[in-house]
Amino acid sequence: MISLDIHKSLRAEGGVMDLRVNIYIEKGEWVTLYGPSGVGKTSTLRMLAGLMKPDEGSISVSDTPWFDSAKRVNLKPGLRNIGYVFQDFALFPNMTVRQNLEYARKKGGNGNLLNVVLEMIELGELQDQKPASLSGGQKQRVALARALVQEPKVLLLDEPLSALDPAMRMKLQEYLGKVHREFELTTLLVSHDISEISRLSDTVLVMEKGRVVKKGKPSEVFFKQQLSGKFKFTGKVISIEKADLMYVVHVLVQEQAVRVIATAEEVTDLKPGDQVMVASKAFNPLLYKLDI
Ligand SMILES: Nc1ncnc2c1ncn2[C@@H]1O[C@H](COP(=O)(O)OP(=O)(O)OP(=O)(O)O)[C@@H](O)[C@H]1O
Repeated sequence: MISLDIHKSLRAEGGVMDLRVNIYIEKGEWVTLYGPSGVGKTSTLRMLAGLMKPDEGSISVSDTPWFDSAKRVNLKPGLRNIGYVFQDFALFPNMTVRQNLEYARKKGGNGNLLNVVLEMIELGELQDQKPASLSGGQKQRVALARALVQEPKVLLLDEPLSALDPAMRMKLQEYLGKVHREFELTTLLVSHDISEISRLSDTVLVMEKGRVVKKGKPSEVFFKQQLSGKFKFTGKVISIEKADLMYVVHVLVQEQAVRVIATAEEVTDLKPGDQVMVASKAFNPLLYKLDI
């Protein structure tokens, strides 16, 4: 579906950074770019969207060339059929939610889509409000709706949830997963949040200094290496429950039940009574003296 092979010299802090990215994304796949700040994740998204021009290379989507330096093809952003959501939502302040969406809507597109989107992202009750009266999470839902009413084939998400509190992030992740599936989108996310990435992505690409240095399923990329983590304990599975896209596994460690979020893949072959190892690197331990 998306075939991208690009090169660009970027002006990085320590001098020039050569961005060389060659990726292929299947139709309907959710791919996430992960890596430290400044390695070229946003630049990759911007070049796919047509907001930044590669020095050389090619980008094609569903066999349509969007960019080809050799053939001098460079499709304008408006013709690329992309929905782009980033952290700094810029909604028109003088328009209501509905007017913002009407304005962005694909002209001549599906007339009923706006109402479908409003319902799917539960924005119906907010449609007559102006952005100033909305919370951060609500604004970000409008930004997502605005991307969807453009009827994109490809959804680009650049840390769209990073300014939100954890509960709101979880809720918005649910909406993102839902629209990805129901609109049969191909989605490229930039995120630093391992639990978010594990929850939503099929594939994660780890970037360093302008290159993709690792590729795999989130469980392969993050968790296998984390078995050497700071915390490891063994326990017995008490229960496995499905929760939205993920599973909640309760593990009995000594007398305490520990709740672990797991992917469908991780719970295959797992049943109550099984012995498991739980390992984590991603939290800071707290220390309390016990009066015994
Ligand atoms: N138009 C441009 N021309 C040249 N260099 C640029 C341009 N835009 C960004 N850069 C540089 O490219 C480097 C990579 O930036 P980019 O935003 O792609 O990184 P990132 O991996 O998304 O980082 P973060 O996680 O902090 O968003 C930065 O050093 C930046 O200054």
